[in-house]
Amino acid sequence: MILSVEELQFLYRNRKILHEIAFTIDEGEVVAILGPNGVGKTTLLKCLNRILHPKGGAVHIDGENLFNLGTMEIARLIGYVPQRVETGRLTAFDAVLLGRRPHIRWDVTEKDLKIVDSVFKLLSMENLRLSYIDEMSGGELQKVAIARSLVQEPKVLLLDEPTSSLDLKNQVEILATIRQIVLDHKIAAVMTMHDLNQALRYADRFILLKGGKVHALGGVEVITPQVIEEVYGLPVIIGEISGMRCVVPGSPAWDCSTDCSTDCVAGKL
Ligand SMILES: Nc1ncnc2c1ncn2[C@@H]1O[C@H](COP(=O)(O)OP(=O)(O)OP(=O)(O)O)[C@@H](O)[C@H]1O
Repeated sequence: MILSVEELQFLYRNRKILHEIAFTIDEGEVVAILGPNGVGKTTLLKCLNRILHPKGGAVHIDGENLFNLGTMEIARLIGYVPQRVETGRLTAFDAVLLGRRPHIRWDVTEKDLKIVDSVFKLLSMENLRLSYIDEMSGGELQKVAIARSLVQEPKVLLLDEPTSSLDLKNQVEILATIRQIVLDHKIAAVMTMHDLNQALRYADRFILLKGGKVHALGGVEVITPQVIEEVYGLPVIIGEISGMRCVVPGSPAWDCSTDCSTDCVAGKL
C-alpha cells in the first residue's frame, strides 16, 4: 500500500465538509474521486496534500505520517495539480523546472534539465517551452501544471480535474500518459473527475462521495445505475460501446432501439 487515509475529517469554520474518510491505494493504481459539485473532492485532495489541515485522522504515504512532515518533504512525496493554476511572468520551461525544487540542493543539475526535457517530450509540449505562462490558454496552462507535477517524481499524484480545460485528443493523451507513468514508476494517482466515462476508462478504482462521506468504493462493479443515481440524483443506463463500459443519462424505460440513433448497446449489462 502506498497511500493510506484514516478517518479524515475536515471543517470549514463550523461546517463539516469531510466525515471520517478512509481508504487505501496500492502502487500502480489510478483512483478516481467522483461526486457532485460541492461534495468535497477538492477539499479532500487539499487535505491529502496538507494545503488544508484536517480536524482529525491521518494520512500515510509509504508508511510516513504526512502530518509530521514539512512542505518540502511533502513535495518530494506528492505532486499536486490544482483545479485553478496560478500564472506569472515565467516561461513554461522555468515553470516546469520549479517542480524540481524539492530535489535541488544547491543548483540545477544536468539531471534536473534532462527530466524537464523528457517530460516536455512525453506530453508533446516542446512547442510551449519558451511561451510565457501568463499568455497561455487554459489547456496549455493545465499541461504545464501536469508537467510540473511529473518532474517532481512523486510517489503519489493528486490531480484535481486534470482534463477540465483540455480538448478531446489532449484529454485522452494526458490520461493515457498518467496511467502509463503510474504503472512504469510504481506510483499512484488520485484524480477528481466529472466525466464518468473517462473515469471508467482510465481509473482502476472509484471513490464516490456523497454528503462528505464515502458512499461507495471499489472497482468497476461499484459503478451501477443505482449508485450513480444515489450519488448524482440522475437516472443513468450503463452499457457498452465497442467493448467499453459507458454511462449515459436516461431511465430504464429508455428504449435503445427507438429512443436513440447511435449504435450504443446501453442496457446490455
Ligand atoms: N475557502 C472556503 N471557505 C468556506 N467554504 C468553502 C471554501 N472552499 C470550499 N468551500 C465549500 O466546501 C464545500 C466543498 O467544496 P469543494 O471545492 O471541495 O467541492 P468539490 O466536490 O471539489 O466541488 P466541484 O466539483 O464543484 O469542484 C463546498 O460547499 C464549498 O462551498
